[in-house]
Amino acid sequence: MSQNIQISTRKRSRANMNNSTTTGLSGNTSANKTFLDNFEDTRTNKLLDEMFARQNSFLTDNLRNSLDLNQSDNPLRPRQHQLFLDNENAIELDDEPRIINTTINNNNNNNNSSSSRVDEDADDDIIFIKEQPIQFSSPLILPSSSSNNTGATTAVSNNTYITTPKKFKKQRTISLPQLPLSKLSYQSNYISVPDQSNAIVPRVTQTENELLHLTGSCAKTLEGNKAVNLTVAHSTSPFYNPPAQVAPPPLPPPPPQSNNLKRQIGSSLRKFKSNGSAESTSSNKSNFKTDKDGHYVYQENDVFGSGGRFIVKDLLGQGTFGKVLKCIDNKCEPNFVAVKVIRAVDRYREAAKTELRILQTILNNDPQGQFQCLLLRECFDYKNHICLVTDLYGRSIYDFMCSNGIARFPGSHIQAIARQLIRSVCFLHDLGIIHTDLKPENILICDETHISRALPAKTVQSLSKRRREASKGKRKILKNPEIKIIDFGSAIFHYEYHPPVISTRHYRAPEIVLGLGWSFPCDIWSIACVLVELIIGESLYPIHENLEHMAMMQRINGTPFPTDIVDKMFYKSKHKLGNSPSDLTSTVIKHFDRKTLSLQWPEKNKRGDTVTTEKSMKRVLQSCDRLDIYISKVLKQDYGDSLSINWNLPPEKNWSLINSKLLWKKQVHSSSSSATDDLDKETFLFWYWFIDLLKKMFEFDPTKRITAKDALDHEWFNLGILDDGIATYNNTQG
Ligand SMILES: Nc1ncnc2c1ncn2[C@@H]1O[C@H](COP(=O)(O)OP(=O)(O)OP(=O)(O)O)[C@@H](O)[C@H]1O
Repeated sequence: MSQNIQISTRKRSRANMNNSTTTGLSGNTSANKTFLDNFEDTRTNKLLDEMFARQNSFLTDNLRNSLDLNQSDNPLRPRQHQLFLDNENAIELDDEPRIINTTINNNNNNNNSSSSRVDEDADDDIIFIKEQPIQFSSPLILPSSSSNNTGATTAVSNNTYITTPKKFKKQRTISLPQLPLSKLSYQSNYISVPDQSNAIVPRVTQTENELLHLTGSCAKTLEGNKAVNLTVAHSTSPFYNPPAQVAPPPLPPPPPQSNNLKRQIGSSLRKFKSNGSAESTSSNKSNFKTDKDGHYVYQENDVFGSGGRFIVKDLLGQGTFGKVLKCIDNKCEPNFVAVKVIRAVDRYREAAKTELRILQTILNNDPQGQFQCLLLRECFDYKNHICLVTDLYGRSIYDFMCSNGIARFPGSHIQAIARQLIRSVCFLHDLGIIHTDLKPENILICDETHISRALPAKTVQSLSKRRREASKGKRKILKNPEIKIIDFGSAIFHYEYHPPVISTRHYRAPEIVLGLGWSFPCDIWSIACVLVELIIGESLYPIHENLEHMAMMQRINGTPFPTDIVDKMFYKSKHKLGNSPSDLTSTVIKHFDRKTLSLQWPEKNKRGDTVTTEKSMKRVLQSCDRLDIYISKVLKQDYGDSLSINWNLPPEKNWSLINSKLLWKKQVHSSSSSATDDLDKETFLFWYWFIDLLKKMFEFDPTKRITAKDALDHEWFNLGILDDGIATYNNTQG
């Protein structure tokens, strides 16, 4: 990746941007244009000007409100008289609001460790201030929100849920580019409570110019100044099928689509509830067969559904709950859909009803599919099989990785996928939904279009036979890493019965393994596992049993389990609190010392001999490492040996150590032709903050683990990277 980067000395200034007269952003950029040039076009400037104006007015209003709110008798008084920034910095409020136009020194070749110092004189970068709506605390709030003209949301209901402190987030323009998907914003000014509210509250959608400044500019160019066209992400469902009109169009004109569809699904649900087998009038020609386990027997060109509406074309997937089929829908355009045919077994039919309720809640709250969740288009009952009709997407991330010569994703794609996943889960959590089974298999790629690059023969030889054949010796890079989350079959509302064990083993959070009880934070742990998988190209926890899993968790976190949660585990088990996994004592509790509360690994028998197998020891001690060290090892393949990230060091300190190594290497190699590491501070910071976010997501104690909402505000999402993912984004040349 990094070999493709050339360093240019151009420096971006605001003045440059405003004087630019180049042509449209979305058009083809000429071969010798830089990122900077792309950014300097008239349309961009116009939109940026508008954005400045809007932000200025936002800021003015918000600051005014903020000051009002600071009156001591105001119940909505914010905590501090400050603008809150992401991390360490907080800007004191002036009386007069203003756009803060200041500089962050981002000179890549700057060896001075104080290079992130704010410098008033230079004009290299701008800090944007943007209003961040405050998330309400409880997902169970009735819809009585209103927006005032400052954009600040207030609501009064049984529970007052928004205190609207004027929280601002630092959003500076980035020196390295980001994919627009990495900047999708999240607005939580909606509410819908299942079974209590039928209202669909319109959600604020993101406009093009809100995303525009986030597409990035860069002081560098890709090799050969390859054109990079970062268009705006819309993130709506790409294959939106309007719901079919089952009956002839009624008069007067039908209500809006989403209401229409909701009613359709609602009535299907009622039917399931009433008799459990409300079979549609099916076509006599159907060959549709069910085996003894209640599974539909797949046959190409089978016809099913009312009036022979669906023609089966392919088997997309098979799970415990049934089969997912690619079908032609004779009543919709474009007419390919995915139909999940649930097993004709009462247990699975019941489970499907829970899935339906979850899907319906998602649909009610996101009818446009902006939040990366699978949208239910229709559902019906056919020969005792509940059928869920959804949009058709591409392969799962897991399948894509398996068929790729290099399974790892570029950093820009990891960031874009992370943003979408966390945002989507934030949306689900606000609705009170816990997914519980987030894993690469349940994340689908919207559009599989990609470019392929032949790998060097040496790399191809090192691949496993299966991967070599599947990849044909090529590395694939997606043009657009937009994703959708699927499989809500195990998802539950937070107030419902929680089974003791959830999640696929590799993505299972420690509180589930320790039988402590679980809630929203378990999804965050699973996402962290997925993100690490995207960068290392394989599962972080390739384990099958509890002891090795726990030993590996400690190894990866670099710390033992906190004693208070181990203590809690003993207490819960002693007092039989909650419903614990049936094997908790034999596979978990017995491995902890009751006095020291520490995990006894490697395992020893009564005589003191180690009984943990050599293979297991190797898996824990050799194959993995503390996460920052482990990821650094992988990154070294792209950036050279100097990239050692240490999450215990502050970023500046960490960078100055790396930088001295880089300088030393340069001196040593100055007379020879051998290559030195290709690493700059911004690239380092991108990975440093990525690892920092992971650390917070891998917090052992679920009550201290970062929430989805806070994760969206993490510093990493302000940083960009120049890599193959950026170069490939929407690249039509292939
Ligand atoms: N809308 C879709 N578009 C394309 N493929 C899909 C779609 N929905 C599901 N699939 C494919 O079908 C597979 C199984 O789907 P899903 O996970 O919903 O079923 P499941 O029975 O719950 O599976 P499991 O038991 O593994 O959890 C997915 O991994 C995916 O490959």
